[in-house]
Amino acid sequence: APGSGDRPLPMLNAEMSYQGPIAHRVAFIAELGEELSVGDIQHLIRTAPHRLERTDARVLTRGVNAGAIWITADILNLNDAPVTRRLTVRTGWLDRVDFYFLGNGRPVRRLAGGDSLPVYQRFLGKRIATADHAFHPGVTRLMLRVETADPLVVPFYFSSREEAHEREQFETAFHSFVYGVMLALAVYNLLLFAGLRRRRYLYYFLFMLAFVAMTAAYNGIGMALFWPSAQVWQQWAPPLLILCFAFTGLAFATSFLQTRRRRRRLYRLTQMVCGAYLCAFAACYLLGERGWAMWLALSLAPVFTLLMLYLGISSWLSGMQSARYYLLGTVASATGASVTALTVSGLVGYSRLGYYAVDIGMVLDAMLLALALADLVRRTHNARVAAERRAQVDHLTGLENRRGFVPVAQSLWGLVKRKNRDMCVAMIDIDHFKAINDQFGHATGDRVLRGIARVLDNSRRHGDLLARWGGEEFVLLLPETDLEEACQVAERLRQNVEALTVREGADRIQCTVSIGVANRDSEEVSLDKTLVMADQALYQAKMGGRNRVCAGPTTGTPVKAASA
Ligand SMILES: Nc1nc2c(ncn2[C@@H]2O[C@H](COP(=O)(O)OP(=O)(O)OP(=O)(O)O)[C@@H](O)[C@H]2O)c(=O)[nH]1
Repeated sequence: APGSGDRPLPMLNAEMSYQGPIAHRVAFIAELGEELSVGDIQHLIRTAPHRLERTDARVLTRGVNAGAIWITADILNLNDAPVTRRLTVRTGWLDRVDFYFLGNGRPVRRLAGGDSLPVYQRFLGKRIATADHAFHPGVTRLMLRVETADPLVVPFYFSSREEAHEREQFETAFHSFVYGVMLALAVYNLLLFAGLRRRRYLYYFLFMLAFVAMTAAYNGIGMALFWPSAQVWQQWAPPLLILCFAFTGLAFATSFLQTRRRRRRLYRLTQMVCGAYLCAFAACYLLGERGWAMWLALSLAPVFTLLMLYLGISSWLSGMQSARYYLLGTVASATGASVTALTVSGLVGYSRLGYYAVDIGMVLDAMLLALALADLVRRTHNARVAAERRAQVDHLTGLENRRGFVPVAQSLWGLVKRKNRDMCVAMIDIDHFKAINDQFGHATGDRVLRGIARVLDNSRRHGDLLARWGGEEFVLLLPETDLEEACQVAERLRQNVEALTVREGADRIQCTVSIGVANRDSEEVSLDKTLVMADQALYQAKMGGRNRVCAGPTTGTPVKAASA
């Protein structure tokens, strides 16, 4: 075996297709300063075996800007024929990934990958570093050098090509699903913005788009599909797009939760945090410090999560119901992101679910945020309908007011006119109401008004429309009723009001009303005209001594005079 007599390297079986990442089955050597060569690593294995490290974790993780690391193992093929295996490092953001294969202690092959190379220069032109190698009988030494300014996370797989292919298909299907959901929701909200001109839909669109762009940048899909030879952009895109994701998320949150109006200082704080991060990122860019930029972007993650949660909780506590969906969504994405962070940092055992938890959390978040927007629209709509209804009701008596009365009366009028039926209107006015106000005060006047309204409401026939016309005046619409019948109804109303007594301390207040009734007496007469006629009849009732019912000006005579 090569390097016999040295401390032996871990041995992999070339015929095995290892399940999952295999950091725990290989050894590694960290570059401490200068870049090392294959020869240097061979030398270190022979002369400084203490530099060889091992781990129990399945995924090797070294944090951000950790420099370069070498992974090494001997691969034994006991067969007589070569065995082909596919080696992959499934992190899309690593700058350089170089595979070296050594036979008899000498390099026989080198394959390059990593996102500092244009896609077409990489072996197999894939988004992640991939190498196929035919392992000849005997021992082949593998050396794999990984270098990045981004988080050094190395999920290294050694498997058959079929299994690697199956994994790739799963990843493609998964990414298609996640991006499909996100982009569909994004476009839908862009259309809502185009139609409704509410900024929160635009921010939602940008937030989803930033998520897609950010993940496409760091998992290498963006470069593989859209910018295959833009290496400089690929190096700076992940930290920049992480910041964009956080900024658009906060813009959506503050717009949706109306933070600017409800919590001005919190809004200012959010703006300041974003401004500070943007300046710091610009400084990193000008200094060419990509590692710092990545640190900066990652340090925003907990700040972002806390701010998003705080914005949601404070809005919810201050009574904003739609904030519930928002909070659930934020908890889902924050949980997903934390699980993924714990998984890639090796703190919890590696699993597919753990690795993709951030995407699953974001899909849930996107759907819950869409629900939150819908809920907000529903609540706003209900509030407007309730306000419109309130504007049509008289708050003192609970009867319809003029605004509520007119549209209903107009449509009834049209109906009756088409059928050529009778329709009467009665105007009802309290007699000497001013005197009651003057003697007992306005509050008692209000009680009397309410009492009379209640009596009128209880005395009207089902189907007749009663409203407070204004002041101490009421109007009653009587569909399909001729003048004589209407006067009988009005007379009953008059008598019932006369029988009413309102107590005020030791006093008993009694009131009367005068009523003018008019009929739609020809084809052309409008509702307004009939109201005027009823008003004229009312005037006659007042002139005639009050507490009586008068029919329209066509006759001008009281139908039934009260016994005064
Ligand atoms: N308490 C109370 N008084 C009201 C309200 N709306 C109008 N009024 C009073 O109703 C009185 C109406 O007075 P007038 O128009 O002189 O009529 P009147 O005293 O009823 O006399 P006649 O109609 O001629 O019988 C005024 O004093 C108004 O202030 C109300 O909502 N509450």
